[in-house]
Amino acid sequence: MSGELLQVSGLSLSYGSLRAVDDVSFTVREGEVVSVIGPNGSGKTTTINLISGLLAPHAGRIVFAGREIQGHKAHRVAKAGIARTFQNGRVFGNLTVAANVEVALHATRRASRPLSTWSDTPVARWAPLFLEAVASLVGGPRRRREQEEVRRLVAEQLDRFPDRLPERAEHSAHTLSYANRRRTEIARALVPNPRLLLLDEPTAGMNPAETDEIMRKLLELKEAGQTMLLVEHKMDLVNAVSDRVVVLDGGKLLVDGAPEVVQADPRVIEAYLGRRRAPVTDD
Ligand SMILES: Nc1ncnc2c1ncn2[C@@H]1O[C@H](COP(=O)(O)OP(=O)(O)OP(=O)(O)O)[C@@H](O)[C@H]1O
Repeated sequence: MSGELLQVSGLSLSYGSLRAVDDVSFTVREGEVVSVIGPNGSGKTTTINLISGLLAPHAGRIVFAGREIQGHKAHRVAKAGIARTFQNGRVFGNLTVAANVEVALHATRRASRPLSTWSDTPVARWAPLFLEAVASLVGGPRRRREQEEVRRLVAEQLDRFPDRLPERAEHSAHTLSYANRRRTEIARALVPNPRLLLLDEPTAGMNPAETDEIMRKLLELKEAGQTMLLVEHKMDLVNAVSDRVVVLDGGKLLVDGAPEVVQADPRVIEAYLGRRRAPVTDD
């Protein structure tokens, strides 16, 4: 059996006195699809934000491919092989669809950004940008080869949504429908060939036909061996794609198990019915 790709242990983050994520531990094995579910405000997005480096935990460890990554900045986490999509479908409105996808490759391309490692050094930050701009004007066979490779990789991802994205490759992203923005985001997350894909409610705001399409894409990805951590509310989708389900409630891990086991667990039913949080009207 394949090993653990992601190990989250004792993960915690508070907003003031609110424990948004409270001592959460779980693992994701290579090739596995794990869903994180839970009532609104239970800490799902915060967990994804902690893993992807958007937030730094107050306590706990995140080990990815054998290395601790908790507290690393998002670009370092991306470089390590973790890609993500956002709950509200973030695209750069002024860039084309193709450019939106291409953006995700820049962290991994050496020839076009040979000095990118300097970008963390405040004084040296602008020098690489200037030199890279000069290099892009001068060109060179290595750079041309790399540009062709980038175009091929971007086209390959747009082709994942053959009736939707290829014909819109040169359209500005602000002209896209909501569902096409979300498709673009998925293409962008996949283009660097991540070892772990984090999806935050990929079908939020989508109609049943669009939800079905995304479900088929996720099943295709799973079939191809893509490891995924998925935050999702739609239980049909969760049951169809997940090997395991992690349930959060009030920032704490409630249950971790197979989808059918989790769904029948009385603690999960209770959390969703919200009985514990119902106002107490009598003693
Ligand atoms: N920036 C913030 N400042 C203060 N509180 C926050 C912030 N972000 C989230 N929270 C709170 O932290 C808790 C967990 O939020 P989170 O968004 O992780 O939950 P969620 O399970 O993803 O919810 P939903 O299903 O509604 O997306 C909630 O009580 C939320 O109100």
